Amino acid sequence: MSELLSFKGVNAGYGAAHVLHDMNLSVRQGEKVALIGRNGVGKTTVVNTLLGLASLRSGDIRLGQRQPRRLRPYMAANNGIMVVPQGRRIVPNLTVEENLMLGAAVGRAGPWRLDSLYRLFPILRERAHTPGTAMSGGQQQMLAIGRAMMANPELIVLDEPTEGLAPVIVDQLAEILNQLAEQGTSLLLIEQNLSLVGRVAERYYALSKGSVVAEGKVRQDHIMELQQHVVV
Ligand SMILES: Nc1ncnc2c1ncn2[C@@H]1O[C@H](COP(=O)(O)OP(=O)(O)OP(=O)(O)O)[C@@H](O)[C@H]1O
Repeated sequence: MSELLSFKGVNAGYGAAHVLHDMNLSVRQGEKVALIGRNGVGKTTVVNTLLGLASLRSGDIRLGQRQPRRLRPYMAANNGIMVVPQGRRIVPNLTVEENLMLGAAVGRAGPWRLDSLYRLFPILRERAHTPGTAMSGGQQQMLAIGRAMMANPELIVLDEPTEGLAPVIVDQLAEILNQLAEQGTSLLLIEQNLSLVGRVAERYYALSKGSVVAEGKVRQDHIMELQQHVVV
Protein backbone atom coordinates (compact mmCIF):
# COMPACT_ATOMS: atom_id res chain seq x y z
CA MET A 1 0.00 0.00 0.00
CA SER A 2 1.36 3.39 -0.89
CA GLU A 3 2.17 5.99 1.73
CA LEU A 4 -0.17 8.99 1.83
CA LEU A 5 1.76 10.91 4.48
CA SER A 6 5.15 10.41 6.04
CA PHE A 7 7.38 12.23 8.49
CA LYS A 8 10.99 11.00 8.64
CA GLY A 9 13.37 12.41 11.23
CA VAL A 10 11.33 15.61 11.46
CA ASN A 11 12.50 18.46 13.66
CA ALA A 12 10.13 21.40 13.68
CA GLY A 13 8.91 24.32 15.78
CA TYR A 14 8.13 27.99 16.01
CA GLY A 15 10.94 30.56 16.19
CA ALA A 16 13.20 29.55 19.06
CA ALA A 17 10.74 26.86 20.25
CA HIS A 18 11.88 23.42 19.09
CA VAL A 19 8.71 21.28 19.42
CA LEU A 20 9.06 18.10 17.32
CA HIS A 21 12.18 16.00 17.77
CA ASP A 22 13.25 13.38 15.21
CA MET A 23 9.67 12.47 14.58
CA ASN A 24 8.72 9.51 12.37
CA LEU A 25 5.18 8.72 11.35
CA SER A 26 3.43 7.34 8.31
CA VAL A 27 -0.09 6.65 7.08
CA ARG A 28 -0.62 4.28 4.17
CA GLN A 29 -3.59 3.92 1.90
CA GLY A 30 -6.54 2.31 3.69
CA GLU A 31 -5.16 2.83 7.21
CA LYS A 32 -6.84 4.30 10.28
CA VAL A 33 -4.05 5.63 12.47
CA ALA A 34 -4.25 7.48 15.79
CA LEU A 35 -1.77 10.00 17.17
CA ILE A 36 -2.27 10.25 20.92
CA GLY A 37 -0.62 12.33 23.63
CA ARG A 38 -1.30 14.76 26.46
CA ASN A 39 -1.96 18.48 26.10
CA GLY A 40 1.02 20.38 24.81
CA VAL A 41 3.12 17.41 23.58
CA GLY A 42 3.09 18.69 19.98
CA LYS A 43 0.09 17.02 18.32
CA THR A 44 -1.19 20.19 16.65
CA THR A 45 2.39 21.04 15.69
CA VAL A 46 2.40 17.89 13.55
CA VAL A 47 -0.57 19.37 11.65
CA ASN A 48 1.00 22.83 11.54
CA THR A 49 4.24 21.39 10.18
CA LEU A 50 2.56 19.46 7.38
CA LEU A 51 0.68 22.64 6.46
CA GLY A 52 3.86 24.73 6.54
CA LEU A 53 2.57 26.80 9.49
CA ALA A 54 5.36 25.62 11.81
CA SER A 55 8.89 25.61 10.46
CA LEU A 56 10.49 22.38 9.35
CA ARG A 57 14.13 22.49 10.45
CA SER A 58 15.30 19.09 9.29
CA GLY A 59 13.88 15.80 8.12
CA ASP A 60 11.53 14.89 5.28
CA ILE A 61 7.79 15.21 4.90
CA ARG A 62 6.03 13.48 2.02
CA LEU A 63 2.51 14.46 1.04
CA GLY A 64 1.26 11.68 -1.21
CA GLN A 65 3.87 11.20 -3.95
CA ARG A 66 5.48 14.59 -3.40
CA GLN A 67 8.17 15.88 -1.11
CA PRO A 68 7.86 19.65 -1.41
CA ARG A 69 10.99 21.62 -0.63
CA ARG A 70 8.94 24.25 1.13
CA LEU A 71 5.54 23.36 2.59
CA ARG A 72 2.57 25.70 2.11
CA PRO A 73 -1.01 25.42 3.45
CA TYR A 74 -2.59 24.59 0.05
CA MET A 75 -0.15 21.75 -0.77
CA ALA A 76 -1.77 19.17 1.50
CA ALA A 77 -5.14 19.55 -0.27
CA ASN A 78 -3.44 19.44 -3.67
CA ASN A 79 -1.89 16.14 -2.67
CA GLY A 80 -5.05 14.49 -1.38
CA ILE A 81 -4.77 15.38 2.32
CA MET A 82 -7.42 17.44 4.11
CA VAL A 83 -7.19 18.67 7.70
CA VAL A 84 -10.18 19.00 10.02
CA PRO A 85 -8.64 21.56 12.35
CA GLN A 86 -8.86 21.73 16.11
CA GLY A 87 -11.80 23.98 17.01
CA ARG A 88 -13.45 23.20 13.62
CA ARG A 89 -12.96 26.69 12.15
CA ILE A 90 -16.39 26.96 10.59
CA VAL A 91 -16.45 30.23 8.67
CA PRO A 92 -18.90 32.63 10.33
CA ASN A 93 -21.31 34.46 8.01
CA LEU A 94 -21.30 31.55 5.57
CA THR A 95 -24.14 29.06 5.46
CA VAL A 96 -23.64 25.35 6.00
CA GLU A 97 -23.70 24.78 2.25
CA GLU A 98 -21.27 27.62 1.56
CA ASN A 99 -18.88 26.16 4.14
CA LEU A 100 -19.12 22.81 2.37
CA MET A 101 -18.37 24.43 -0.98
CA LEU A 102 -15.10 25.78 0.44
CA GLY A 103 -13.92 22.17 0.68
CA ALA A 104 -14.96 21.48 -2.91
CA ALA A 105 -13.07 24.59 -4.04
CA VAL A 106 -9.69 23.38 -2.78
CA GLY A 107 -10.01 19.72 -3.71
CA ARG A 108 -10.61 17.54 -6.70
CA ALA A 109 -13.59 15.84 -8.32
CA GLY A 110 -14.70 12.51 -6.89
CA PRO A 111 -17.62 10.67 -5.33
CA TRP A 112 -18.22 13.27 -2.61
CA ARG A 113 -20.54 16.00 -3.83
CA LEU A 114 -23.34 17.83 -2.05
CA ASP A 115 -25.90 15.10 -2.80
CA SER A 116 -23.75 12.17 -1.62
CA LEU A 117 -22.58 14.13 1.41
CA TYR A 118 -26.14 15.07 2.41
CA ARG A 119 -27.04 11.38 2.33
CA LEU A 120 -24.30 10.72 4.88
CA PHE A 121 -25.14 13.81 6.99
CA PRO A 122 -28.91 14.47 6.68
CA ILE A 123 -28.65 17.20 9.32
CA LEU A 124 -26.44 19.26 7.01
CA ARG A 125 -29.11 19.12 4.29
CA GLU A 126 -31.74 20.22 6.82
CA ARG A 127 -29.58 23.15 7.94
CA ALA A 128 -28.02 23.86 4.52
CA HIS A 129 -29.09 27.50 4.36
CA THR A 130 -28.51 28.49 7.98
CA PRO A 131 -25.22 29.98 9.21
CA GLY A 132 -22.68 27.22 9.93
CA THR A 133 -21.79 28.70 13.31
CA ALA A 134 -25.47 28.68 14.40
CA MET A 135 -25.36 24.89 14.78
CA SER A 136 -24.44 22.85 17.88
CA GLY A 137 -20.84 21.79 18.50
CA GLY A 138 -21.53 18.25 17.29
CA GLN A 139 -23.22 19.48 14.12
CA GLN A 140 -20.32 21.87 13.48
CA GLN A 141 -17.92 18.95 13.81
CA MET A 142 -19.93 17.02 11.20
CA LEU A 143 -19.80 20.14 8.99
CA ALA A 144 -16.02 20.38 9.39
CA ILE A 145 -15.69 16.73 8.39
CA GLY A 146 -18.16 17.20 5.52
CA ARG A 147 -16.19 20.21 4.28
CA ALA A 148 -13.04 18.08 4.21
CA MET A 149 -14.87 15.26 2.38
CA MET A 150 -16.02 17.67 -0.32
CA ALA A 151 -12.39 17.89 -1.44
CA ASN A 152 -12.43 14.11 -2.11
CA PRO A 153 -9.20 13.52 -0.18
CA GLU A 154 -7.38 10.23 0.17
CA LEU A 155 -6.48 11.06 3.77
CA ILE A 156 -8.24 13.14 6.41
CA VAL A 157 -6.28 14.39 9.41
CA LEU A 158 -8.60 15.20 12.34
CA ASP A 159 -7.19 17.30 15.18
CA GLU A 160 -9.04 16.46 18.43
CA PRO A 161 -12.49 16.15 16.87
CA THR A 162 -14.16 15.11 20.15
CA GLU A 163 -13.12 18.26 22.02
CA GLY A 164 -16.21 19.63 23.78
CA LEU A 165 -18.58 16.96 22.46
CA ALA A 166 -21.05 14.92 24.54
CA PRO A 167 -20.45 11.13 24.67
CA VAL A 168 -23.51 10.41 22.51
CA ILE A 169 -22.07 12.64 19.76
CA VAL A 170 -18.70 10.88 20.10
CA ASP A 171 -20.57 7.63 19.35
CA GLN A 172 -22.01 9.17 16.16
CA LEU A 173 -18.57 10.45 15.21
CA ALA A 174 -17.08 6.96 15.56
CA GLU A 175 -19.75 5.60 13.22
CA ILE A 176 -19.19 8.36 10.66
CA LEU A 177 -15.41 7.91 10.68
CA ASN A 178 -15.74 4.16 10.23
CA GLN A 179 -18.15 4.69 7.33
CA LEU A 180 -15.72 7.08 5.65
CA ALA A 181 -12.90 4.60 6.09
CA GLU A 182 -15.05 1.77 4.68
CA GLN A 183 -15.66 3.92 1.64
CA GLY A 184 -11.91 4.27 1.09
CA THR A 185 -10.73 7.36 2.99
CA SER A 186 -7.69 6.91 5.20
CA LEU A 187 -7.63 8.60 8.61
CA LEU A 188 -5.08 10.16 10.93
CA LEU A 189 -6.97 10.73 14.16
CA ILE A 190 -5.26 13.05 16.64
CA GLU A 191 -7.03 12.37 19.92
CA GLN A 192 -6.92 12.06 23.67
CA ASN A 193 -10.31 10.34 23.77
CA LEU A 194 -9.34 6.66 23.92
CA SER A 195 -12.92 5.55 23.53
CA LEU A 196 -12.94 7.01 20.00
CA VAL A 197 -9.42 5.76 19.29
CA GLY A 198 -10.42 2.23 20.34
CA ARG A 199 -13.46 2.22 18.09
CA VAL A 200 -11.79 3.71 15.02
CA ALA A 201 -8.01 3.30 14.86
CA GLU A 202 -6.05 0.15 14.01
CA ARG A 203 -2.60 1.51 14.75
CA TYR A 204 -1.30 4.27 17.01
CA TYR A 205 1.64 6.53 17.71
CA ALA A 206 2.04 8.02 21.19
CA LEU A 207 3.73 11.40 21.39
CA SER A 208 5.53 12.80 24.45
CA LYS A 209 7.55 16.03 24.49
CA GLY A 210 7.54 16.14 20.69
CA SER A 211 8.85 12.59 20.15
CA VAL A 212 7.14 9.31 19.36
CA VAL A 213 7.60 7.22 22.52
CA ALA A 214 5.43 4.21 21.61
CA GLU A 215 3.63 2.81 18.59
CA GLY A 216 1.78 -0.35 17.71
CA LYS A 217 -1.57 -1.96 17.05
CA VAL A 218 -4.67 -0.67 18.80
CA ARG A 219 -6.30 -3.56 20.64
CA GLN A 220 -9.77 -2.73 21.82
CA ASP A 221 -9.51 -5.16 24.76
CA HIS A 222 -6.30 -3.47 25.96
CA ILE A 223 -7.20 0.11 25.16
CA MET A 224 -6.64 1.22 28.78
CA GLU A 225 -2.94 0.38 28.41
CA LEU A 226 -2.75 3.50 26.25
CA GLN A 227 -4.06 5.68 29.06
CA GLN A 228 -0.55 6.40 30.37
CA HIS A 229 0.04 8.39 27.17
CA VAL A 230 -2.96 10.70 27.55
CA VAL A 231 -3.52 11.12 31.30
CA VAL A 232 -1.31 13.53 33.23
N1 LIG B 1 2.60 29.45 17.55
C1 LIG B 1 3.39 28.96 18.52
N2 LIG B 1 4.52 29.62 18.90
C2 LIG B 1 5.33 29.11 19.87
N3 LIG B 1 5.08 27.97 20.55
C3 LIG B 1 3.96 27.31 20.22
C4 LIG B 1 3.05 27.75 19.21
N4 LIG B 1 2.02 26.86 19.12
C5 LIG B 1 2.30 25.90 20.04
N5 LIG B 1 3.44 26.17 20.69
C6 LIG B 1 4.07 25.34 21.76
O1 LIG B 1 4.38 24.09 21.19
C7 LIG B 1 4.15 23.06 22.15
C8 LIG B 1 3.22 22.01 21.52
O2 LIG B 1 1.93 22.59 21.29
P1 LIG B 1 0.83 21.84 20.44
O3 LIG B 1 -0.33 22.78 20.29
O4 LIG B 1 1.42 21.25 19.23
O5 LIG B 1 0.43 20.66 21.45
P2 LIG B 1 -0.82 19.70 21.45
O6 LIG B 1 -0.28 18.36 21.81
O7 LIG B 1 -1.60 19.84 20.21
O8 LIG B 1 -1.66 20.27 22.67
P3 LIG B 1 -3.26 20.42 22.86
O9 LIG B 1 -3.76 19.06 23.13
O10 LIG B 1 -3.33 21.32 24.05
O11 LIG B 1 -3.80 21.04 21.62
C9 LIG B 1 3.56 23.72 23.39
O12 LIG B 1 4.61 23.88 24.32
C10 LIG B 1 3.08 25.05 22.87
O13 LIG B 1 3.19 26.03 23.89
